[in-house]
Amino acid sequence: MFPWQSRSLSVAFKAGATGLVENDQRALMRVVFLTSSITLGAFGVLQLSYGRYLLGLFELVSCAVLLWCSWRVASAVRPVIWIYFYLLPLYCFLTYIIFMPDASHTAFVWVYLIPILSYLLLGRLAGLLLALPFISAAALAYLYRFGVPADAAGLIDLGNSLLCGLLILLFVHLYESRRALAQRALEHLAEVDALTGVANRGSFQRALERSVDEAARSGSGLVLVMMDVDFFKEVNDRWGHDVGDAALQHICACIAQRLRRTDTLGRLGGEEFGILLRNTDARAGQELVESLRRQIVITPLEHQGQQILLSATFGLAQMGVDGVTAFELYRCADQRLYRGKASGRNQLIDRDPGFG
Ligand SMILES: Nc1nc2c(ncn2[C@@H]2O[C@H](COP(=O)(O)OP(=O)(O)OP(=O)(O)O)[C@@H](O)[C@H]2O)c(=O)[nH]1
Repeated sequence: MFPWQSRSLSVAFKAGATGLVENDQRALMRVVFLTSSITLGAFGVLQLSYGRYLLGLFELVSCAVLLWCSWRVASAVRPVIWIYFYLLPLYCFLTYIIFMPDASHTAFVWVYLIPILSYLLLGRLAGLLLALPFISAAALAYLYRFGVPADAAGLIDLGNSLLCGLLILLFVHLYESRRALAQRALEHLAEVDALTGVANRGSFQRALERSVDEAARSGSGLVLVMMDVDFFKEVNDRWGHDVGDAALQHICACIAQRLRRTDTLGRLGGEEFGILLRNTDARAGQELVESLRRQIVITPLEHQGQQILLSATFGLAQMGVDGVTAFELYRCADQRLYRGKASGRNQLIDRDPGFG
């Protein structure tokens, strides 16, 4: 991991919770609602045909409610609430059927669904916290209902049931931990420029659009800076592509050292970079960029005992003054950057000609 990585990705990189993201949760809940509805409907009909009218009616009503839920969950604002509303009564019911006097001896196998559904829908921690008490309660209910067997065959049956439940819990836990790690690594790769470790073009653009919206809502200052390394082709031609790569990493490290946690540095392509300065006005932005420019000049890249001098040109645009949309800011900063290139390089352009 590069030293500046966590800073520059403070906005773009979202680590933390495991489990499926919201859209996947909705899709999965839809399937879960539908399959539960069909299962309960079938059981409801069976209960009625055995003359268990109360239970049969309850199951048929639940079947209808779940069918409605499968239709509505696609537009749910917070699907996680729907998940708890579904799982809690379901788990209570699954535990309760072990107690039911005339329930089948094998009804307890439904309890094995508890860890699978919990981890799939809620992720590792919340899934474990929800599954553990219900699995423990179901094991106690089983022992209460059937007692501890006195003979070897009964003990083997009990051992099989308990061990199978424990192993399912363990495997699901391991699987979800691995899956969450892999997902986080993928998310990270999708957000980061592989060479420099700063935000890549896509995540920088998203950060810019979010910041413009936030600044428009709150009225806080926002500055967009575009930067292009000067004569970079010469660095490559003279020292080789690897040294050119090292120069880009070096410049990113120089810049990121001076940025705040709320700022974002992104590589837009080749040797062009964008810097987002939040809660900043043009004056403070101009001072910071001047110090970045000087820092790059006075910190040459060391290579095999030689110093490779570097410099960069900057264009700056301020939200509200130079544009009010991400596109306007980008276009303004980009035009100023290229004016800086055309008029000598190694400088910051923060206004249009004729404005002081
Ligand atoms: N080492 C390395 N070089 C790159 C990378 N991406 C782009 N380049 C090189 O960057 C150079 C950019 O050259 P130009 O567009 O002419 O820009 P310049 O030489 O910096 O000239 P000015 O921008 O006008 O100052 C090209 O030689 C590209 O091959 C990269 O990831 N690593």
